[in-house]
Amino acid sequence: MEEKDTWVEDIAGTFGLDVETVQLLESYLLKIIEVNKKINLTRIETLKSGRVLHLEDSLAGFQELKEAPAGLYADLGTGGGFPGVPLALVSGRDTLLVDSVKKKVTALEEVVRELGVQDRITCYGGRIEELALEKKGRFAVLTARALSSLSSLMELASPLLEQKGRLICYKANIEDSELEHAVALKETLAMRLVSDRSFMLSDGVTTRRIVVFEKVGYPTLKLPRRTGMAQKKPL
Ligand SMILES: C[S@@+](CC[C@H](N)C(=O)[O-])C[C@H]1O[C@@H](n2cnc3c(N)ncnc32)[C@H](O)[C@@H]1O
Repeated sequence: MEEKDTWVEDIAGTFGLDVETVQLLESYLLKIIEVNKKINLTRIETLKSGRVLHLEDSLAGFQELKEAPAGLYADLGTGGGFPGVPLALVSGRDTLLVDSVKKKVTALEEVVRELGVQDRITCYGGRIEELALEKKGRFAVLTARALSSLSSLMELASPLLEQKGRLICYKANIEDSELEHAVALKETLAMRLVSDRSFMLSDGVTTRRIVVFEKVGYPTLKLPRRTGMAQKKPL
């Protein structure tokens, strides 16, 4: 007898969501897998792996998102909209998806429109450093998955965040030296470490670490530095 697929119900239970919301998340994933056949948005191509590595993984930071102050949310270097779209759908926050590759952003805009959530989820096709000049201090919370080292992420995030705003970093592995260096940049970037949590996804093999920083005070360095510097020449 074929095993019953209980993933939707299981995820709804784990994250305290209703089944309709998880079904909406899955529709998003299926649309991204479809678009991915034409535009390279993600290396994940099946529903099975996407459920774990995109949806579950994105939702893993929901707890940290809820602990951030109320207000605008942006996902930096969003690629195929992860973790930005799942977190936007479960939190109801007004969300901006940011990516420098315009054709990815155009494709995301189309999928968001098809889901009928374009009033709450909008897209920015440009670099994070450019956004920081346009929307300085406007965001309550930011996420970044698979984007850069912690110190680069803190540097990119600091000018975008309001006071007490939070940066939620999704990381696979972090060397001790990477975290120590990030913590040492507290005064320079006006970002302090708030939490650091490690866990495993339900596939039993993917380890994940979520590190959160908070904007406190004002950086001693003028930010943003010249476009590209935060990632090419990290502090
Ligand atoms: C490896 S992908 C990760 C995508 C997604 N966050 C995920 O985890 O599936 C990194 C994305 O960040 C974008 N990116 C890198 N640096 C950026 C910058 N400075 N400003 C805006 N987007 C950037 C790239 O275009 C790419 O789509």
